[in-house]
Amino acid sequence: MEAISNKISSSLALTPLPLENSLRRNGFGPVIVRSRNHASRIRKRSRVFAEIPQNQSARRHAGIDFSDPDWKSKYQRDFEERFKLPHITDIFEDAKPIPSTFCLRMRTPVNEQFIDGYPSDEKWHGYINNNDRVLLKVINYSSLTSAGAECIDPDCTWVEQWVHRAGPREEIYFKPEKVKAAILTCGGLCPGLNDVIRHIVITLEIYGVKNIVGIPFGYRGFCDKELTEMPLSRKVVQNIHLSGGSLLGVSRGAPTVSEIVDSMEERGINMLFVLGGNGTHAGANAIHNECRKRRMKVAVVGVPKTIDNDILLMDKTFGFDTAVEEAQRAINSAYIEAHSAYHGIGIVKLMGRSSGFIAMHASLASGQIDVCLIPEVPFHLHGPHGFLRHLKYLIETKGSAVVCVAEGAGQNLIEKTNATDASGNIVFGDIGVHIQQETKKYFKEIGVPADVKYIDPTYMIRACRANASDGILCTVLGQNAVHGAFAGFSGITIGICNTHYAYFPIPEVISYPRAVDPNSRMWHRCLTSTGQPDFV
Ligand SMILES: Nc1ncnc2c1ncn2[C@@H]1O[C@H](COP(=O)(O)OP(=O)(O)O)[C@@H](O)[C@H]1O
Ligand SMILES: O=P(O)(O)OC[C@H]1O[C@](O)(COP(=O)(O)O)[C@@H](O)[C@@H]1O
Ligand SMILES: [Mg+2]
Repeated sequence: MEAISNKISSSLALTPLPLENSLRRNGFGPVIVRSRNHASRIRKRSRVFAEIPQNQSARRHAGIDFSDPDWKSKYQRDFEERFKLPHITDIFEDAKPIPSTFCLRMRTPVNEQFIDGYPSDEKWHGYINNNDRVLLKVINYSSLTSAGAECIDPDCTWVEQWVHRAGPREEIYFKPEKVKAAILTCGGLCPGLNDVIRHIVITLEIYGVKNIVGIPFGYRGFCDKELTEMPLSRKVVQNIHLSGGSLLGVSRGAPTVSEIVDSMEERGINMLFVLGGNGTHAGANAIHNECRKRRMKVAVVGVPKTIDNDILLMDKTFGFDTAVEEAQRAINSAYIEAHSAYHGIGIVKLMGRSSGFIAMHASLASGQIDVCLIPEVPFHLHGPHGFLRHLKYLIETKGSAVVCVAEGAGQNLIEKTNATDASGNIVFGDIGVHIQQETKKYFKEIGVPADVKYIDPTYMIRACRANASDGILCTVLGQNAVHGAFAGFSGITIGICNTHYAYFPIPEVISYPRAVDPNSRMWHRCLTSTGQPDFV
C-alpha cells in the first residue's frame, strides 16, 4: 500500500501532566475566570483532568477555544461536517436517483429486468429518511472525574452528537443491472466473515444485482494474476455461515492503491465491499479517494472486522463476542489445571494487539481470573507492588491463581522484535511466555513451590464460526453495507451505535485504535471481579 500516512499509534498518555500545562494540553483553550470561586473550581478541574489518564476524546478536542461563547454551536457544525457521508453526487452533481428496487413486498426472486420502470410504493414506509440520525453519546457526564467521562470542555457541557442512520433509502443511485459488485476480506480472520459475505450477496440479489464476485485473498486478489475472481450468488453463499474463516480467503500486505483501482476499472467494478480492520479501512478510504480523483462512479463500503474490537465509535465489532466466548474455554482449562495442582498457577494469553478488550471481557465473563493484564494499564512484575508479589499472596491465601494477559500488554518489559508483518503491523514479543518464565524463576528464588501452566489458544479464538449474537450483528451489517452503496454513499463504514446502526465516514473510525479506558466502569468492574491491586 502507498504511504502509510495515517498509521495509527496506540500509545496512551498515562503520565500525569504538570498542572500549569494541563488545561491547554487537554485541548482546553483560554478559560474565562468569572470569580475567585470559579478560579478555584477551574484549578481543581484542571488538576483532576491532569491526573486522570488522557482518554481518547480529550485528544480529539485539542484546539477548541472555550472562551468563545459560540464554541458549542461551532463544535456541532464542525462535527456535522466531519460526519457528513461522502456521496457520489459530490462528484457527479447531475447524478439522478431512481426509486429503490429494494421493496420489502418483493421478497420473491426478481427475474424481470425492470423494463416497465422500477417498482415503487409510496405507501411503503420501510425506508430510512436521509435526515434520520442516531445519537452517538448517550451519557451526560456531570464531572471530569465521572467514570469513563468523555468531556469536550472542562464543564462537561452536554453536546448532542448525531450520526447518520443506516438502512435502505427510498431512492438509489445505481441501476441494479448495471452493477458489478465485488467483495473482499482482508487482515486476520474473524468469526462472522462468511455471515457478512452471505448477507451482502443476498441483499444485492434482492436489489436485482446479478453480477457479484468475490476477490480472493484480500487486496492481493486484485493484482495477483494467479488468482481469479469468484462468482457469487445466493446459491453459492447459502450455507457458508456454517463454517468459520472466509470463503474468499484473507491476506496481509497489498498492491498499491493505483494498481487496485486500475484493476477495478479493468474489471468494471462499481461497488466494492471491503471487510477488514483499521488497515483494510485505511486502504478502502484510499481506494475511494482514488476513484473520486479518476471520476469513477463507484461506491466503496467497509464493514469493520476485528476480534480486537479496536474500532472507534461503535458498541462492538462483529466476531468480538465469539472470540470472548471461545476464550472462556482456555480460561476454564487454565482454572481446572491451576485448581487441581498444588500451588497451581494458570496463565492464559489472549489476542489483542493494542487493545485489551478480549482479555477484559473474557476475564469478566469467566469469573475465574485473579489477574487481568492489558496493554492500556502499565504494570510492574517485580518489586513490592509488582505482579509476582501478588501471585505469591494468592498462592498463600487461595492456593492457586489464574492470570489472563493480552498479547499487547507489558511490551515495555520485553525486548522489541523490531519486526513488522506484511501490512506494517508491529510483531510483538511474547509477553505470555515472558510472564511464565519470570513466574517460575520468582517462585524458585523465594523457595515456594509453584506449578505453572501456560495456555496460548492463539488462533483458536478467531478460527471458528460466529455465535448467535455475532451472527445477527453480521446480518444487519451486511445488509446495511448494500443499502449504503445503493444510496450512493462511498468511503463509508457501518457500526452498531447504542444498539442502532449508523454509517460513518471511514477516517472518523480509524484515526487511532480504540482502547480500553482505564477510567471506565468496565475496567473497574473487571478489577472488582478479579480483586487485583494496581501493579505500579
Ligand atoms: N494505512 C494504510 N493505508 C492503506 N492500506 C493499508 C494501510 N494499512 C494497512 N493497509 C492494508 O490493509 C490490509 C489489511 O491491513 P491489516 O493491518 O493487516 O489488517 P486489518 O485490516 O485487520 O487491520 C493490508 O492489505 C494492508 O496492506
Ligand atoms: O497472526 P496474524 O494473522 O497476523 O494475526 C494476529 C493478529 O490478529 C488479531 O487477532 C486481529 O488483528 P486484525 O484486526 O489486524 O486482523 C490481533 O489481535 C493479532 O495480533
Ligand atoms: Mg489491524
